[in-house]
Amino acid sequence: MRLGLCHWHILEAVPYKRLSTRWALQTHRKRVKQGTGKQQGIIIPPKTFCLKMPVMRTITRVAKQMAQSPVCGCQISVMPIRSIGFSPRQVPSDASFHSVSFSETDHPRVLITGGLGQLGVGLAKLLRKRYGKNNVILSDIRKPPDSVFYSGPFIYSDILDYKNLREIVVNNRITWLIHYSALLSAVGEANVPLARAVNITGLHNILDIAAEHGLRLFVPSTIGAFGPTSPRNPTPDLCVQRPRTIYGVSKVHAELMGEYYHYRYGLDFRCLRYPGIISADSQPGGGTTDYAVQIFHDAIKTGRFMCNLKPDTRLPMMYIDDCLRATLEVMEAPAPSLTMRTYNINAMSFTPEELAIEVQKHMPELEVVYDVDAVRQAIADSWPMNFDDSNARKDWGWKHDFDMAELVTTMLNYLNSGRLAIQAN
Ligand SMILES: NC(=O)C1=CN([C@@H]2O[C@H](COP(=O)(O)OP(=O)(O)OC[C@H]3O[C@@H](n4cnc5c(N)ncnc54)[C@H](O)[C@@H]3O)[C@@H](O)[C@H]2O)C=CC1
Ligand SMILES: CC(=O)[C@H](N)C(=O)O
Repeated sequence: MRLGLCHWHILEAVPYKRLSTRWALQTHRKRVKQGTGKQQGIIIPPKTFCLKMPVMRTITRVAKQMAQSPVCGCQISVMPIRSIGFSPRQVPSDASFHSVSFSETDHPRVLITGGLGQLGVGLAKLLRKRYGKNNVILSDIRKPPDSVFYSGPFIYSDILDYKNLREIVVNNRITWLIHYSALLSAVGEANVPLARAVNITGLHNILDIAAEHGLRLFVPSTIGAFGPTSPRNPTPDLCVQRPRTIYGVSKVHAELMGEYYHYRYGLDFRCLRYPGIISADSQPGGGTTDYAVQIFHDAIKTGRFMCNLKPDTRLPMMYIDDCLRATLEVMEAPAPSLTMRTYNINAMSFTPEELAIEVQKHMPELEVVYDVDAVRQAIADSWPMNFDDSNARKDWGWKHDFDMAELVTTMLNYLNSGRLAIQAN
């Protein structure tokens, strides 16, 4: 009965509360118990909302079956939120947008939240190349620099503002949502209430909107979703997850909620646990792995780097190009190839000392000193040292391109060429 006409597919043609599906389900259960479902419920089969005659006949037939059947004993209840005609906080003026239909072969219409951080601009560039400039909208609560503003659509969006978010999704006919907004590990510990609001309350808005509008949803998780009681070397996809940061707790919550919405409501939720990401043309947003970006900037600017983690702190890392390509690949992966909805991905694993030695192969004069930050060190000591990403490699062909040597060469070439260009002007 997974996608069949299970009688849990009941929806009410009355205004919805925010969690309309849960409410509809509870109401339905109550009515099935009371034997009143036949008269008052409207059954909507999956992927069906245009009320053509054959559909109406199906609805009538299922309504009859439902009224005859005992209290639901289905094993899997996939409630197709995408079939909901009334979304939780819908205002009447929105109604016409919901009838816009898409061909499956169209390019996706993508919205990236939190798009002005370390990863969003690069992802927008990659996706625009593939799907067309105007099909990818970057959003954030910050003001974009000119280079971003003039390179493609940008829109203000605060993920804590549910109505605004929904309006953007509806008015722009969004089909894929890439949810990048978050407070990272170190800044999260510095402001727990804000991290809780953005990373947890914000995620609830995203999940509801994605489910109501039938979006494919990507939410990144992190090595930070594991904790000191997880196996650390290597860390498999499925193991104990008891992180000790609000960032990690919020990411485990996101993984579980996304998967719950997938199995419960049919949401096309996809999630990768990223390692620390290293990029040359964007700055990290306040994480524990930031040192691995800063070392390159300082090496080139001053020839001296002060590292805030101990020299032997081993963490999984990845060059940004690999991270963004992995994101695109998992979003495009055919659903049957995904045996899981949350995958570890990895490329390399190193310590500050090993990274410094690799950089010094190119810049022997680089001086590295250690001034350990207790908060960041405690976080790093609780995170995986190595990530087991064999399931991603097996299921959808994940393969990294950059190892540590290539990463260092690429970063130094990029930053050096930028410096030479500035000097030339
Ligand atoms: N960069 C990394 O090393 C890793 C990143 N990730 C995840 O990838 C995603 C993107 O990461 P980064 O770009 O590095 O993060 P970042 O910290 O650089 O950027 C996050 C963005 O979210 C925005 N934001 C904050 N509050 C918001 C709100 N209320 N509404 C809308 N936007 C808001 C910020 O303005 C910022 O531009 C995050 O979810 C992060 O947890 C996961 C693992 C590693
Ligand atoms: C690994 C991450 O999630 C991020 N870079 C952080 O250090 O918080």
